[in-house]
Amino acid sequence: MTSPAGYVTEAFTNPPNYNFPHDRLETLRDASKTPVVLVACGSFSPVTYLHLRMFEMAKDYIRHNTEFEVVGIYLSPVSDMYKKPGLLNAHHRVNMCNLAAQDSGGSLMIDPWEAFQAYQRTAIVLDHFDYEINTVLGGISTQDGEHRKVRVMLLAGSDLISTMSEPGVWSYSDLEHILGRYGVFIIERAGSGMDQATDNLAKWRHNIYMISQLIQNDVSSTKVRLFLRRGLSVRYLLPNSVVDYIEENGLYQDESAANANASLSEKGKEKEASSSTAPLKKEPAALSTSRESPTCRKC
Ligand SMILES: Nc1ncnc2c1ncn2[C@@H]1O[C@H](COP(=O)(O)OP(=O)(O)OP(=O)(O)O)[C@@H](O)[C@H]1O
Ligand SMILES: NC(=O)c1ccc[n+]([C@@H]2O[C@H](COP(=O)(O)O)[C@@H](O)[C@H]2O)c1
Repeated sequence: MTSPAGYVTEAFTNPPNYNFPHDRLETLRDASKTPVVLVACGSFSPVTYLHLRMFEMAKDYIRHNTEFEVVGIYLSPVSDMYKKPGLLNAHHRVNMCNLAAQDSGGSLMIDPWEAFQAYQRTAIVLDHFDYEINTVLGGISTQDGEHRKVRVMLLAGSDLISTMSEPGVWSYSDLEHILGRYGVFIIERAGSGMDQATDNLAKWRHNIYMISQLIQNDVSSTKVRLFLRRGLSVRYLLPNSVVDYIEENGLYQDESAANANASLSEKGKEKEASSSTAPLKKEPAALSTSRESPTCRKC
């Protein structure tokens, strides 16, 4: 069921004292273009330079290959109730994202909306952005002061998109909503092929833009956490202010016994002793219309 505005929820729930960040939304410079806001959803535990680089890659691609103009970029850290291994509490994850945004000195904004409440499916998160930007703010301005509706689009790595073909992780109606109504820019990620990621999503091909990584870089939060637990340096993999924050707060020193025994696979992902035999848990609650927490697909 959708709301009158075509959203997948009837009403949005805001965390206490929540204000939508919009101070870095930009004016549309070229009135012939369609304004677009990019939203990257994820754990960001911790945020790395690769998360920040995704936006640079997407902006270059968009400028050279499309009729869009980027007027806003957001990180949307997931709720603690996503319960993924290594998911530090939202307070620290949001703080680190804010430090990274300050450090970058650019237009990146951090939206804590999903972080500080019950788990919200990605389809609802995109609806929230659409509602805040197009309904509450009335869109963005052109240089002539005219108001324009903004197109909200998802920005994701190819590993995330490949899960869209895994049975049980995303509902068909959510995919229809995310890929049909909004659309996605996909950043190539080592170990997760682009074609393989989108083979089953052909129906929405017109709204799926694939961006190759011209400089291969497979930094992941998992690797960073593993380095930290082993007492290895993570400087220059993430902004200095985030490294300092991790040190000052003693973060990622100890995780569960399973995680402590982790080793790096060739894809740079953590393999836990128990996970090789554990069945892949789907995400039943995330697919329901309730606000219960899902079971993370990587658990
Ligand atoms: N090296 C990378 N190349 C391309 N996309 C990336 C890269 N690192 C993260 N992403 C993308 O960033 C988004 C947020 O990812 P997430 O926070 O889960 O990071 P992660 O590094 O994959 O975390 P973890 O290692 O804990 O699974 C996802 O869409 C993911 O695909
Ligand atoms: N059904 C869904 O809406 C759904 C399924 C899987 C992941 N996700 C989102 O993808 C993001 C990244 O997930 P991972 O950190 O597990 O790669 C998270 O923001 C999560 O909420 C959404």
